[in-house]
Amino acid sequence: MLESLKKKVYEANMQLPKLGLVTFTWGNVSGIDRDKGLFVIKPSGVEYDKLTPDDMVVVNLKGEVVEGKLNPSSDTPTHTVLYNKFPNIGGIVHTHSPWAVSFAEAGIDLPALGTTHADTFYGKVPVSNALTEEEIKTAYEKNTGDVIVRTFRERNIDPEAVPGVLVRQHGPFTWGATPDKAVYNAKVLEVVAEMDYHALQLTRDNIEVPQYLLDKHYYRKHGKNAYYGQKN
Ligand SMILES: O=C(CO)[C@@H](O)[C@H](O)COP(=O)(O)O
Repeated sequence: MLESLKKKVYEANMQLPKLGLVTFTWGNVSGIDRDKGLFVIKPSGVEYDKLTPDDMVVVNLKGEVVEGKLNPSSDTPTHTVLYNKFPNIGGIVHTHSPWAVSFAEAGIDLPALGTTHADTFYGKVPVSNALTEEEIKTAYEKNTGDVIVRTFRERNIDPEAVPGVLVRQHGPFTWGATPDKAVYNAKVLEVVAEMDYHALQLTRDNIEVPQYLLDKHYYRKHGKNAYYGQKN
């Protein structure tokens, strides 16, 4: 089932090592068929160079495996929450890309310091709220999804304008209209995180956030990639 989506999700997963976004088996990509209410995700712990489209696992919106000979990614509960709570997204990426993880571990939001950032993320990319010890012990991956959604709701951030988050002490999740868009946003996030690190170091953190980048007119003209509603 969903052979075409499995191929798309497989190809999106294979972009992660090509773009330098993952080490070993870290990270995963999923994509959803909204009409069927099913999504396809990378199997857990499989090396990218051994992955095939047939290895992809089909999961329903309750997070239950519908088809697949392998176990779904350990992050499947997080993907499940995001597909349920962010109704327009078509693809999700999780990586441990080092520059984005550095900001997640430092607990520092990624500020919009330049157009490279603002053309994809309309405003800062937030670090999520911290999971409580209980949330970590009981259902880490599902609670990660709930904490991401709660962070966006409490900070009044539109996930269509900021298609990504830095999960505190963990790493980035990005999303988009399609798995490919989610991968694009993951790569931009990593590139911008490296740029921001150097800009903040060069200015010893005394850097001005250009207000025009937070202007909706700029975003509407330039932020074409961020708005994941464009399915193509
Ligand atoms: O963050 C983690 C583990 O800490 C996971 O995201 C791994 O990076 C990938 O796990 P699988 O998708 O292979 O289960």
